[in-house]
Amino acid sequence: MVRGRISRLSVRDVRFPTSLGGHGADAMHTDPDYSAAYVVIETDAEDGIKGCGITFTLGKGTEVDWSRKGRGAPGDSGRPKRGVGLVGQAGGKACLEVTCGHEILQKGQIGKKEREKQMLAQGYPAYTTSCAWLGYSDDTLKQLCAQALKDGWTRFKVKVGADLQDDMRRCQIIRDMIGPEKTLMMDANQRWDVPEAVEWMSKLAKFKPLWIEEPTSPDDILGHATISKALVPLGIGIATGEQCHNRVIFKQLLQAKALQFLQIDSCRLGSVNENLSVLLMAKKFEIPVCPHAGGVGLCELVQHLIIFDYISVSASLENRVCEYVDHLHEHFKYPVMIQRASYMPPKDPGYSTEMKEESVKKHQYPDGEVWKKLLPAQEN
Ligand SMILES: C[C@H](O)[C@@H](O)[C@@H](O)[C@H](O)C(=O)O
Ligand SMILES: [Mg+2]
Repeated sequence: MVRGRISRLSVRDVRFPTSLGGHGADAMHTDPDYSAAYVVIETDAEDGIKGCGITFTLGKGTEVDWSRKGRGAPGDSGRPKRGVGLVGQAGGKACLEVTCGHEILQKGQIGKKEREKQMLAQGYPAYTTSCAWLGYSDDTLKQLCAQALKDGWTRFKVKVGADLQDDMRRCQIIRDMIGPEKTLMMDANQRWDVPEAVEWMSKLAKFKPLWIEEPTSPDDILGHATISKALVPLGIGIATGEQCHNRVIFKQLLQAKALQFLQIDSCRLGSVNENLSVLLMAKKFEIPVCPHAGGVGLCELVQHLIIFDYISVSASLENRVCEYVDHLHEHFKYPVMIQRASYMPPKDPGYSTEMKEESVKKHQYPDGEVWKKLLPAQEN
């Protein structure tokens, strides 16, 4: 049903100076400024319906530069995190998801009402990455971890991969604080090559991580398979996906038995449809989906996908958990709601992408209030 015509389209470069506090820093991206290309499509429809879209980048990535694709050097934080979410669809024929999709969705009808009720009452389980960015001191790590425990978090992710001694010390701190039972995940953000990943993780195995995330280049599907073969016997799964930009890559990772936890990213996979294909494939291969989130708005978006996955596709919470990062939610009109370390289902219509106009104005790059103050200071 046509309700109106597009009357206006705006694209804005919105950046948050997160690097100033070391937020978001990992072994490859040492000073990210969480940013987004923010697109609003307005219509002349009577009800004023409009569409908002965000593409997450690490700052300079919002200046799309096609000549700088591929794997950057450590510290090359400004690059787009590989590809642009809005340019999402891979060409070619749909994969196996089309044929098996109907069957999976039909099976998903069984018990759907109960799962919906359960989600509304309990929410979808989450883990926190907010305590242990590489940019944080040990004191900050301890303080944030103590607070997270108080707030009821039971699953924690720690950044690793730059320096083994640092990793040993930080993992010891966090394991001591959370105790042996709570869940610890590790994330190397692509830092290692294949043998290095196996060696390094053999040393960190004593901290009992559930998974090592992005142990090597996200393009190295067979490398992931090798790492997975070596680490699964140590009780460590491989998690990856935040840099995978289409369903074909996920299909190959699944076929090669290269991962034990599949991490969709709502922006990277550019479009809800592409995400849905991957959810269906993961179900077919019986691999749990544990979405990547954080950045600007990724939590807001991906909560819709993962709750749908539970209610209509996977019907399971076993080994499943969605990432949560506690930054920048205040800039959204419909921010996520976390209760008892779980995502409570969003009730507002839409995909929770709309940002507050006031925040966009302030953080627009380079002429927003925030950057006008910061840029001269940085130039000196
Ligand atoms: C640069 C970013 O903060 C990443 O470190 C972050 O997305 C991370 O890989 C994650 O899994 O949360
Ligand atoms: Mg990660």
